[in-house]
Formats: sequence, structure tokens, C-alpha cells
Amino acid sequence: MAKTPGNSGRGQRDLKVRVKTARGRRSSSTRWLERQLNDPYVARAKREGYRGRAAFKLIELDDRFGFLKPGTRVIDLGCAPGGWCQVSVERTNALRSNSNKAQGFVVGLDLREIEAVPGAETHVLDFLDEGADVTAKDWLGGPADVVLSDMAAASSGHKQTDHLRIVALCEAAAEFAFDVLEPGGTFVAKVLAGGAEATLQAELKKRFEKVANVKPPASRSDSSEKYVVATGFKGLARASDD
Ligand SMILES: C[S@@+](CC[C@H](N)C(=O)[O-])C[C@H]1O[C@@H](n2cnc3c(N)ncnc32)[C@H](O)[C@@H]1O
Repeated sequence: MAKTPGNSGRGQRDLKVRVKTARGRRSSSTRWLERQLNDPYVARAKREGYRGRAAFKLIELDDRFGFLKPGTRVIDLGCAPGGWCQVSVERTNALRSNSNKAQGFVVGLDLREIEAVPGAETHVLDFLDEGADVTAKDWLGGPADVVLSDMAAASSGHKQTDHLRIVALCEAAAEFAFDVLEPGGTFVAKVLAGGAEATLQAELKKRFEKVANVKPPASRSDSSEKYVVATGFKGLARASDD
């Protein structure tokens, strides 16, 4: 039989790989859709006007640790699509909806542009850029009380690589927090459990009074993500004395 692209050994193999990949894609997107449809947090986010289910992770963390109060100044790293900014605005009174309470201030940064969040100031900025900490403090009008990071590096599909990337991102976010936080401030960041975060935990323990590792109920049980909540920033001078 003459070799054509359809029946040559290589052609057949290529086709099989393409079909297998397409099937894989279809089944993972179907699984994602099913998960979205069956997820009570997705429905609740829609009902309550939040931009995503991630909003409930911050709500649950703040219900437990109480770092967002009227008057609190927040920097939200990796803020798109804006759920954490929405929660921060509500809880810090950044819209000044209640004039008896102090007014907070929320600055959100992301690599991509987001639809405006009423009460928050959002900017397209890579927080890893030189001088991003100074720029963010300028936008906030001074140091922050709280630095939030729900950032995730784009998935490589390789669990250990993803873990190392997110730990590196989290370490950089912590460095950023050390530069912009007011003494007494709070740093909240997403990490993936997986073994490489010991250095980060040790550094945070030096710089903050308390460091907790938490998996809020809204975080999916099949995900290895967890959050570090570091409270009572000691300031740079005190941390180096310890
Ligand atoms: C999971 S989303 C955050 C969801 C957000 N907390 C919410 O409630 O809508 C993570 C975001 O981190 C952003 N990100 C990743 N690396 C970043 C960087 N170097 N600088 C700024 N944003 C970054 C991504 O663009 C992405 O939008």
C-alpha cells in the first residue's frame, strides 16, 4: 500500500497523539464545568455579586484572624478578577458607605487589567518590577497595614515545578511586604503544600509575632493550596535584632 499522510506510521502516530490530546482537553474542561456547576461557592459568589469563589477564602481567613477593619490600608497582589479587592473594600470601609467608621484604602495590582472595583484603586503592574514597592506605597499614600497575595504562577502541569514556582512567588511577595508594611501589619499569602516552603516559614517567623498556616473551607479539598497568615509585623529593625 502506498504511504499517504493518513496511513504512514508517523502520520498515524501524530493523529493518535492529536486525538488523545483533544480527548484529554475535552475531559478536563468537562470536569472543570461539572465542578463549577456543583460548587456551592460558585453559586454563592454569583448570588452575592463577587467576581469569583476566591472571595470566600479571604472572608473565611478574615473571619478567623480579623485583619481587615474599617480604616485598614490594603495592598492586594495579583488582584484579578477582583474578588479579594471587593471583600477588602467592604471590610475596610474603603467606599466610606458608613461615615461613622474610618475609611480604608485598597490598592490592587495585577499583570492584567481588571474591570474597576468600586472603592479600590487597581493598576496593571508586575510586583516583581524594580521599584514596585515604592510605587505601590505612593498609590496608597503611605505604608500598608495588610499585604494580600493570592498569586499563582501559570501552571506547568508538573506538580513539583509548580510548587517551587509558587514558593518563589510567595517569597518575593513576602520581601515586598517587608518593604511596605507598617509595624504591626499582616501578610496573607497563598502557598502550595509540598515541602519547599521551610525557608519562607522561617523568615516569616523572624519578621512577625505569629505565623499560621490555614486551609480555609472555601479552598478545594483536592487542591494542595493553603494560606500563610503572618500577623504582628515587627518592622525591619526589630526583626534583625532577633
Ligand atoms: C488566582 S488569581 C487571584 C484571584 C483574586 N484573589 C480574586 O479574588 O479575584 C492570581 C493572579 O495573580 C496574578 N499574578 C501572577 N504573577 C503576578 C505578578 N508577578 N505581578 C502581579 N500579578 C501577578 C495573575 O495575573 C492572576 O490574575
